[in-house]
Amino acid sequence: MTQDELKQAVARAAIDYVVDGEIIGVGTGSTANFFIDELARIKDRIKGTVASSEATASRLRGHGIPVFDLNDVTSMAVYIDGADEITASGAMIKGGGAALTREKIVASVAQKFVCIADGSKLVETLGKFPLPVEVIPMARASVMRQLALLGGQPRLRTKPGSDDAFITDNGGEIIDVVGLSITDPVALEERINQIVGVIAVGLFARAGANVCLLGTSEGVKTLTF
Ligand SMILES: O=C(CO)[C@H](O)[C@H](O)COP(=O)(O)O
Repeated sequence: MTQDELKQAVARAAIDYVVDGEIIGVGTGSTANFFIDELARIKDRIKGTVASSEATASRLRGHGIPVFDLNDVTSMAVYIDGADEITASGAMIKGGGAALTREKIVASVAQKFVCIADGSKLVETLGKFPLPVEVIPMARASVMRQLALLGGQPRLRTKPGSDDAFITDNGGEIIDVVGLSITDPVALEERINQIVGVIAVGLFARAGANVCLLGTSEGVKTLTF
């Protein structure tokens, strides 16, 4: 099976976690896009969604699925999203698609986080995938110096084919930290959150996934944490 077929299989399996009549939090990225396309088939069963990025909101609306402002939502049954890396205990690196801050905010409101990922995302130790950190632009250099002290090599994410900084939906910039071997994800998440100028770090460890649907050639495996 191709990676896309594995992503599609977990996206389809995630429909079992959609709660009828409820608001569903929807993540960002290629796996989340497959999920949106599956959700479109059962859109009449749900009240609506909250999107973790402008790209996701636009794909949801394109399918005629209602998208609510998070400020107008008091409860969310489930948040469904992909990951760049996930461990056997449900800690994740996210933010390859630059939506980490809104993903963390929407996930924090949901009762359950269901991660959907192809099998290549399961790792023993987080950190091979560069860790994304969203920052206030004026703090870029000072945050990069602090991140270097933690042992990684911080690199400013740029727009494809340009030296200009990539700008997020929130007006922030992304620093990708290469070369970290993350043995204590909760401690590192807390440490990076303390750096002044950081908006959010793409470590989802203190509040990781509750369920992971992992696409493998033997079928979809369900890990619960
Ligand atoms: O965190 C994310 C976006 O900010 C994505 O969930 C992550 O990058 C995985 O993406 P994909 O499903 O395309 O592999």
